[in-house]
Amino acid sequence: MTKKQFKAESKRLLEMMINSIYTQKEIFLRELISNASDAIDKMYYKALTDDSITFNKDEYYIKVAADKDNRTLTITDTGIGMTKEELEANLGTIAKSGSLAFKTENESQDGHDIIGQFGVGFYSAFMVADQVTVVTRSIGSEEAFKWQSDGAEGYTIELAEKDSVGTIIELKMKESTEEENYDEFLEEFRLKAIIKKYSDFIRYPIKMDVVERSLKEGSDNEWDEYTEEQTINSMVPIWRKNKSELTDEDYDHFYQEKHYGFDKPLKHIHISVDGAVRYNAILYIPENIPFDYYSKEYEKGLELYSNGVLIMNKCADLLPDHFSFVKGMVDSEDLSLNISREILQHDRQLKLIAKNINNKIKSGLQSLLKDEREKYETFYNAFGRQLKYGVYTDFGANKEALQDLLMFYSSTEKKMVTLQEYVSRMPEDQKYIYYATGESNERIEKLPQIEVVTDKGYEVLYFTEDIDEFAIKMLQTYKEKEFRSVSSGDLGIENEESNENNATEEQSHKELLDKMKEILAGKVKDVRASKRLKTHPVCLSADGEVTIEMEKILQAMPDNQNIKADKILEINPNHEVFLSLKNAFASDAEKLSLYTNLLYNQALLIEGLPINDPLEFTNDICKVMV
Ligand SMILES: Nc1ncnc2c1ncn2[C@@H]1O[C@H](COP(=O)(O)OP(=O)(O)OP(=O)(O)O)[C@@H](O)[C@H]1O
Repeated sequence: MTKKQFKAESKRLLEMMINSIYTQKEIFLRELISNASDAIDKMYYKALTDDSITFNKDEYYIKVAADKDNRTLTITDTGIGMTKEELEANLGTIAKSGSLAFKTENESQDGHDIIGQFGVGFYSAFMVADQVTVVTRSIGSEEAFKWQSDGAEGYTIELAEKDSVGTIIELKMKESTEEENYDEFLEEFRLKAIIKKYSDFIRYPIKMDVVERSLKEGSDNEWDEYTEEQTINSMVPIWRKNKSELTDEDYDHFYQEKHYGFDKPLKHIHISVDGAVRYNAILYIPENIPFDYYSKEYEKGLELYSNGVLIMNKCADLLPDHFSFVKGMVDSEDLSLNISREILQHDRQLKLIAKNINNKIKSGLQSLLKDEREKYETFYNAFGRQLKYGVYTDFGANKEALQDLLMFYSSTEKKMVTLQEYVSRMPEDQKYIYYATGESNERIEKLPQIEVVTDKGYEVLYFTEDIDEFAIKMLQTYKEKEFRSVSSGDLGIENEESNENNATEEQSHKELLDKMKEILAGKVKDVRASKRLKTHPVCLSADGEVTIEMEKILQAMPDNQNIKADKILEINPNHEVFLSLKNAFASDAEKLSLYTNLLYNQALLIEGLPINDPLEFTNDICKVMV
């Protein structure tokens, strides 16, 4: 028996391979099982063209068996096997893939796509084993051969005994060290978990002898242990099944089984695409928000399978940020994998899939909104904020796509409404889409500024989340209607007559208002006679781009740059208080100053802004009382 040497480059490659290609040792099992599955697929192909071979599916399986005493793990398959030449070519030359060659010769048919392509997966066995022995007998051959290697030193090939066609791969597991535990790969539960994780949808049964317990006859606490051969993998992935075969329960069950969430999903989207890039996907809109969803710890992404084999647990590139709540998986035969199957080599196909998925999620949400409103509102309660972030970020690149998914509470409907619903109800004379901002619906309802709009019978949308106004500023318009805050200077409501009235009124009060402005120097940009106040004496509004609500949000940010709104104190000239102001202006400068400060602080309170000096404010109230 002669010992043959790996070629020098191969030796380096093997070392590199063992130590650096894979980040997780457990994938060796995925690689060996994929090889076994490829070997069975090749039998299937052969049977298509060779009448002497019948492919009886029941005879084809993969078996995984651990022997703790001898520290061996064996993977047996009833696939096509290898001749001596093939052993030499495929396992003696690193990066030579018999499978790739087979694939090129036999163009893929009816989805039986072979997994191997790089010719390195087999060697991942050396990450966990000191020695690997392959006993194999090829179809059509009477002889069997044994290939053996203890890693970088080379390999031997000799004649061997084997009754049936197929391959047995035996790994002599490494001894555990302080840093590395190899014993775990001999444990039944661990092997089952690895098979389930990566190879659950291999088309052939992956069997294991599993120890089960049953109650001894006539006893209620004594157990009999027995060994039973069980199939560990599910084989047919649910996503390859026909939608019409599947029930809602099947989809819910898959969601739970995959631990996508503890809730019951609100909706599933099952996609099968057979176009420029072929893929299957099952996506879910969850009902509940994950506890870490709005934190940095939350990782978005979909499970990514290549031809039924798990490649990535969370492929972030498949989901845009605004749909980061979506759970599920994608399986494609068309991905260009890199050598470790951990990252993708080219992302062209992935980009195509991601784009397609983005559209499907959007239309899925639209149909939920249209057909199952209550469910959509549950979804929106949990994840609506993310959609609004989506409108705002990337300079509004996605605003058109997302605007019809937005909802806000309506002053007239007393429930959440879409922008489309709002606009469809707008009376002809209404110029703008009105909104009001505040901490809660109850608080917004009481804002003095809102009165003039609601009195006119117009609907007002309530913005209670920080992001709302930013998102709307990014949208600018919806169906050519501009958004307008009820606090804005021009509400587009007053008729010309009242505008004229206001102008004369403004003029007649000019001296008083100027004086008040002087008293509030540095605090407000201007003091004006209000056009919008009806029953309330005072309110604050903002001039320019930064609104009062925005000021609050910007001030609360860690890198706050002290951006402030240009505040206008509006006084209701028809309120009794105005008369008191006029009288004070005429006779008592100190009183005017007292009243002006009081009104200013009241306006701050109404807006939910902090008062600079609460003590002075309460003292001022006392002064009025005594
Ligand atoms: N169980 C097996 N039965 C038959 N042939 C096998 C078996 N395992 C490996 N081979 C042969 O050895 C070759 C090399 O296997 P290896 O796992 O290194 O690479 P691969 O599967 O071709 O590609 P990849 O690196 O993408 O997994 C395979 O292409 C196949 O021809």
